[in-house]
Parts: sequence; structure tokens; C-alpha cells
Amino acid sequence: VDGSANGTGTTLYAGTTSIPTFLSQGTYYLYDTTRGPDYIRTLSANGQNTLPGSYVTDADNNFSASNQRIAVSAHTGAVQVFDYFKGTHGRSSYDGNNASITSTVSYDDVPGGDGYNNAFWNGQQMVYGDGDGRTFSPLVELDIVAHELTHAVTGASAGLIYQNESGALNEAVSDIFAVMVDRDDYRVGEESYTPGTSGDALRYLDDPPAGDQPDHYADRYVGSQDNGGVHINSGIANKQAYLMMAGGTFRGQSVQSVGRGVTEKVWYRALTRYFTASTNFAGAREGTLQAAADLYGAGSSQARAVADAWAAVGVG
Ligand SMILES: Cc1cccc(C(=O)O)c1OC(=O)C1CC1
Ligand SMILES: [Ca+2]
Ligand SMILES: [Zn+2]
Repeated sequence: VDGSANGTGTTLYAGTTSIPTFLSQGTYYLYDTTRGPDYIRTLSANGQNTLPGSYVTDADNNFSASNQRIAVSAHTGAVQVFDYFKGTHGRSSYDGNNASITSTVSYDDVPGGDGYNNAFWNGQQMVYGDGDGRTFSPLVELDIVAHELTHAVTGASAGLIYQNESGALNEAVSDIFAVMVDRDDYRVGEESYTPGTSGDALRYLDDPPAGDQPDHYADRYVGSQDNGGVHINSGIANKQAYLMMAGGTFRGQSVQSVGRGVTEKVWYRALTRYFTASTNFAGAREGTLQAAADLYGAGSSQARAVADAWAAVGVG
């Protein structure tokens, strides 16, 4: 039982006798050894930029202090994302081999500084800023955790190079699985983005332009900012996945809804079996079409929806 900010229970380390020697008895940790990996653990950088930082502990397992709630939100999110990839896709941790997972919160929030409006997977672990309170509150909500851990999945599978079209695809894959885990909307970052403004989000898979992103290949960004627009052009693939999930007629092209269940299966199979480091949008169309053919048949309505959704956003 935990004092989590979002109430999703997870197994926290009770101060029992069977804990690893370096953890002190009679203290509670965000340290889960019950799911296969040696550990899923969450620490804090306490505002500094040293990783992985120090354990967030509590004497009676009531993690109710604000810094503790931030850590618990990142921790329960990591556990929920682990459970998603295991339960829905049969993937044991981000590498498929039960790699342990470390998250660090409250990174680089130098006292009197402006707060760190960022979250990232650094190749070894997840790292979250506390935000500056204006652009972001702490960036530890479920869909952000899912976005970051999916970067680890991508890194351990297709390895999509983080620039230009392969980078935009890398970003889109993270946003797509973010909304598969945080399943109640098609938006990313809605809880943490601009705490002073209600109803907005960082990105909108249903309407990428609402987040200043293109939703059609003809409108793609071709400059050099943002590693060649990886957080900009991801809107094109995000829109394609949204159209698969929800259906609709977009720019004159009708798409039949296949729902989240088919969409997540098609995109997961494409990511882990067909995408490579250099896959671009045309390659993503091929890979998702092949995945749909594998799963449902080349002439299936699911494969048709994949093709129609790519056509709607101007790819293929
Ligand atoms: C806030 C932020 C800044 C820079 C990169 C990322 C990144 O992880 O690509 C980032 O986090 C996100 O996009 C998650 C979804 C909110
Ligand atoms: Ca969301
Ligand atoms: Zn990202």
C-alpha cells in the first residue's frame, strides 16, 4: 500500500527482513522487486543534477509530503507502464529481458532557479524535472512516464535515430503508447502542462495543430530546430494513429475506427519487428501495413484502416 498521489497501489518495500542489505530495515522505499526485474525503483536528485540521486523513504509508508508524492507518482507510473507492456504485449521490461528500471525525480531544480521543464530517458534511466510552476508542474503524470519509458522500449528495439523523420517517428511512438497507457484521452501532458490554464495539454493526438504540430505530411517542418522537428513532425504519425483509434474523415479521406486494441497491436509489432534506426514516414507506413497483414490479413478491414489513415495524413 502506498500514499501515492494517484492512488494506484503498488508493492512498496516494507521494512521487512528480506530486503537487500543496503536498504535499512524499518524504513519504506519506492523499490519494487515483485514483477520480474531485480528492481523498479524511484529516487530523487533533490534539485541537483547528480544521478541516480538518493532513495525517497518514509518511516510509516505514508508518502504524503509533496516531494514524496512526486516520487510516488513517477514510481506508480513506471510500475503501471511495466504492467502495460507485459500484460498487453508480453514484453518483460523495456528491453524484453526484465531490465531493472530506475527513475529520478526533482532533477536540476537549483534553489532559486527556474525549475526544470523537462523529462527524458538518458539511455539508462528516466529523469523528471519538477517544472517551473508556470510551463509545467512536476512532469510525473502517467502519460509522461509512459512517453519516457517508451523511449527506452524504442531504444531497445527499432532504435529510431532521434532526428528528422526517424526522430519524429520515435517521438510519435512515445506519444502513441502514452495514450495507450493513459487511456482516458488522446492528449499528452494535460495534468502537468501550464498548471495555471485548465483544459490544455502539451500535445493532442486528436488535433496536433492544437499543440502547434502539423497533421499532414505536406505541412511537415523541414528546418533544423528540435533535431529536425522531432517534437513537431511527430504530429503526422500521431494523427495517423488517432484516426486508426477513433476513425473519421480527415481532409476528404475516411478512416474506419479499429479502436485502441488493434492500434496498439499494429504499432507495437511494427516498432519491434519492422522499424529500424532509419525508418522514415514511408517506412512506417510499410511497417504498420505489414504488421496489420501479419495480425489480421492483407485484405482485412484493419489493414485497410492503416492504409487509409496514412493516406489521410498524406503518406503513401
Ligand atoms: C517535456 C520534454 C522536453 C523535451 C523532450 C521531451 C521528450 O521526452 O521527448 C519532453 O518530454 C515529453 O515530451 C513528455 C511527453 C511530455
Ligand atoms: Ca493523457
Ligand atoms: Zn520524447
